[in-house]
Amino acid sequence: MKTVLVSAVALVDVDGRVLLAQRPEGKAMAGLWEFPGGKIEPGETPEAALIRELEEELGINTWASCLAPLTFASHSYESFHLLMPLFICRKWEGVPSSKEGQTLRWVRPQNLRDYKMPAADIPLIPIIRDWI
Ligand SMILES: Nc1nc2c([nH]c(=O)n2[C@H]2C[C@H](O)[C@@H](COP(=O)(O)OP(=O)(O)OP(=O)(O)O)O2)c(=O)[nH]1
Ligand SMILES: [Mg+2]
Repeated sequence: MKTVLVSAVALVDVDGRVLLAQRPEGKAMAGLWEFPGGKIEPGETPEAALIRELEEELGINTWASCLAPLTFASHSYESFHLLMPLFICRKWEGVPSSKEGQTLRWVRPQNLRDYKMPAADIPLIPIIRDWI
């Protein structure tokens, strides 16, 4: 099975809330809440992919030096295996806004389990609760 590399981030605001984005209609896993990010392109580092995706999806800028490794997801979906490093980021430029039709929500770590997330993300929730 094909392994798909996706880079994602827990953006944490000054109140300790995490940004979730709801996948828009028409995309795979529409309606589920996810961490912002996207597929790593050939030749791209995970950090560069994330910086690019954050600009495309949220209109914000950040830097590799502001991305710290938090954990990762490794999960077999029916048609591919997802390997997804999850970074944590507390410093960026601009105000996150929806550039691709996603609904955005700042969520307290204790409330993350109220949001239906992709299967790969479920094991990440307690890690975020414990470390943020
Ligand atoms: N961004 C993100 N993707 C996730 C998470 N959990 C999870 O299973 N995924 C899956 C969903 C997709 O199959 C894949 C990410 O694909 P994507 O559609 O966001 O990729 P992309 O931003 O590059 O968008 P596109 O150009 O391919 O449409 O990873 C998550 O928390 N965040
Ligand atoms: Mg994406």
